[in-house]
Amino acid sequence: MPDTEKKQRPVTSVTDNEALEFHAMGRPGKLEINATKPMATQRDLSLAYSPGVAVPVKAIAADPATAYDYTTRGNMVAVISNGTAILGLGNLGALASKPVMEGKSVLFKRFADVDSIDLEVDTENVDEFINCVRFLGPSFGGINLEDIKAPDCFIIEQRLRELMDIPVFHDDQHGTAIIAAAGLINALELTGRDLKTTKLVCNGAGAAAIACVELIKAMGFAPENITLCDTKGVIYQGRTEGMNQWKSAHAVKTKARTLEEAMKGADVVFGLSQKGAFSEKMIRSMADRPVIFAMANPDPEITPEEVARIRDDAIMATGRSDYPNQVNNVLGFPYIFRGALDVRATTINDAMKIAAVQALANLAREDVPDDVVAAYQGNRPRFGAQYIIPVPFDPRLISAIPVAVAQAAIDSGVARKPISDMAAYARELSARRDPIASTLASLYERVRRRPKRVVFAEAEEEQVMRAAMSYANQELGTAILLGREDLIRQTAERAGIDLNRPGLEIVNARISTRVEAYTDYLYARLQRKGYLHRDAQRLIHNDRNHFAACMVALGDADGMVTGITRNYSTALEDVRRCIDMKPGHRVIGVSIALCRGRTVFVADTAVHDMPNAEELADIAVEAAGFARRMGYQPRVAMLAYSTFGHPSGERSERVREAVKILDKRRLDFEYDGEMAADVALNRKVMEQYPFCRLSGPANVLVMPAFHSASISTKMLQELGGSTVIGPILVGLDKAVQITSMGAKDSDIVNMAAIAAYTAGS
Ligand SMILES: NC(=O)C1=CN([C@@H]2O[C@H](COP(=O)(O)OP(=O)(O)OC[C@H]3O[C@@H](n4cnc5c(N)ncnc54)[C@H](OP(=O)(O)O)[C@@H]3O)[C@@H](O)[C@H]2O)C=CC1
Ligand SMILES: CC(=O)C(=O)O
Ligand SMILES: [Mg+2]
Repeated sequence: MPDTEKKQRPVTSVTDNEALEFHAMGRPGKLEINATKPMATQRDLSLAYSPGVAVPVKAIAADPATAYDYTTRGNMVAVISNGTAILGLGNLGALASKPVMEGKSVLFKRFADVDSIDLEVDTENVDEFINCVRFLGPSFGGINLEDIKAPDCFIIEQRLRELMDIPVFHDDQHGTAIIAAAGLINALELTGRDLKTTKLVCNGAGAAAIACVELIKAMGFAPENITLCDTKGVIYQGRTEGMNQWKSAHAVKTKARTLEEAMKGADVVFGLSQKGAFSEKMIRSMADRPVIFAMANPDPEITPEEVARIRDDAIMATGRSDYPNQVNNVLGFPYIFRGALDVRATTINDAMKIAAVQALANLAREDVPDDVVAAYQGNRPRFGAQYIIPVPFDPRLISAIPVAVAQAAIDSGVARKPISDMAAYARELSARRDPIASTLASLYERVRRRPKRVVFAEAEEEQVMRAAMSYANQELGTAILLGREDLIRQTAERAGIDLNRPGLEIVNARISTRVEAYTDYLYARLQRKGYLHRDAQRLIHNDRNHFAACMVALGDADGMVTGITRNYSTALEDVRRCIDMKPGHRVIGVSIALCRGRTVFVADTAVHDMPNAEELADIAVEAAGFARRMGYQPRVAMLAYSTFGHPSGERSERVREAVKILDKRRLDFEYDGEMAADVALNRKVMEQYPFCRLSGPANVLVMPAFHSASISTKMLQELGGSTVIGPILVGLDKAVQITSMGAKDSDIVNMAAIAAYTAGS
């Protein structure tokens, strides 16, 4: 495969089954509502509901602006659709649009901490739709219209903007236009073109297309250089079929009648239409160094692979997250609303949109600072054909875009609550985002760049098989399925998995040619520990963990994942018989707990039952090193039930001793203790101890013993709604990860990716 084509291949793909299982697992759908106030006691109820609730009611009645102080309004956006243009899938109805709308809601939360709810309105009647939405104003700080077909969407948005005093923003129009315009500015710069003379064809003349064309004309694009096409072909002056006033406004004088004719010699083409609308012939006929934005979702008008087969001089972008250059409104709507909400803007006007375009375009040209390299596929992206627009996981977006939008709202007089200290606002915005998702994304990306062979030791189990397939699908490397071939094939059939796909390899321990080598290796390690040669042989023959660990030890695999069928400590013992500790290190388990936008590393959650002071100090060092490798500045709290000596007791003494041991080592990370968990995690409580050496709440928690580590992480998971990844084994000489028994396929693939990642470091 040519290099250019390889570069363009999607880096992840998911199967239909995976997508359905993802949506169905646990509580169906993608979001739920949580209370932000305690609801435990009679008093709580009296405050939250009657009689207490009457007080804010009266306050809001007297002064409506106080709704922003006493209700969710100021941070709450409605994502509203009638499902008449769901992505590029067409009119599939309000109910079918719900997964996309839930998706937009969670993206609001994930990327910009905007709370949002999806509302699917079951009517295609424009007036009914407008009437439904116009009365919802008091509930929300903003309205994000989504996937409503043209031309209805133009009328709906226009009327609602007039009727409502909060921002109404049709994302498919303006979100798309903002991102496409930012990408276009950069693509023109890279290909040495001038906005005023560039020739652009836009296929599609609906919501997204009309808005894109309007915005780039407002930015200086010559109207006569833009040719719009729809299902009937070119929109030329005088055309009558399939027209409306929005299309007519962009009709041009031209002899071209078909898309194919229009695209001859074009510099730029926008696809905002449907899968497969661009043929290879059309792409071949474009000017040198063409700019191709094939933005239809989920499948573009032409794929990057197809373009790469035809020519190697194109700048190519799609709407998908699995190719380079994702021109998708996800880069816009969360941040644009963030900025608009924070200044309580009455609308999102052109000045705010253009500010967002500039901020986005500039961000892609800036040097990427070290602390965000992690979000860019593990190495430093540089402004160029493969990088014309920031990636959605860029942690700078959250401060750059809302600041620009908020400033433009203030300058253009639509901000009801101007911000005076923009630098402080930018800092506050950065603090709203937790880096873990970008860290995990970058971890996956790094593995993709250096794919690894990971052995899945329990491949006869269905969820392991699914995880292995996902590992291969995501192009993380080769998944080696260890087990009896007949059983593996049966499991694969049951799970609907095609074992002939690239990236899957079956190894049957019983007939492997490596049995002898592994047996000799294991015997050499165990002969002075009471094992006979035949004991070693039996372990290799009969036990998958020993076989897999020997594969890794002797370099036949880069990493290993196990744990589904055997308890953690047994699996660890199996592995330790075959693999040593890294010299100078200690083997520990670190769990990553993701909890309400915060990430904490908890150690030791796997190995040391009741660590002594020396061991606790080592655990702190290992855990801090791991947190750093994951992109965090470690702040380590040595936890106990007491804080700085009170109340005293033997168990806390051990932790105090560990801190003294750490004091004697020359360490390059912050640590302190002993302290209770609330002191470690709550800035206000920590302030009661002004001598505490931590500069902020801890992000690495060293537990006094295994039981407290295990109990607290499991409680976080079960009661606190946290996602817990791990325990991740740290300190082994080879890359082995052990999942918990009964782990889900998604947990297993995370562990396999972590094994692959550590195999490379
Ligand atoms: N990457 C991104 O961020 C975004 C991408 N999009 C994508 O853009 C596309 C359009 O969405 P949207 O504008 O909301 O939908 P609309 O329904 O408003 O518009 C669709 C337009 O596409 C035209 N069209 C459909 N099929 C073809 C075809 N084969 N050739 C030429 N024109 C065609 C229609 O023509 P006619 O008028 O004749 O019916 C219509 O003008 C979708 O694929 C969507 O996923 C949308 C928003 C954001
Ligand atoms: C991305 C998006 O909003 C769409 O394709 O409709
Ligand atoms: Mg959309």
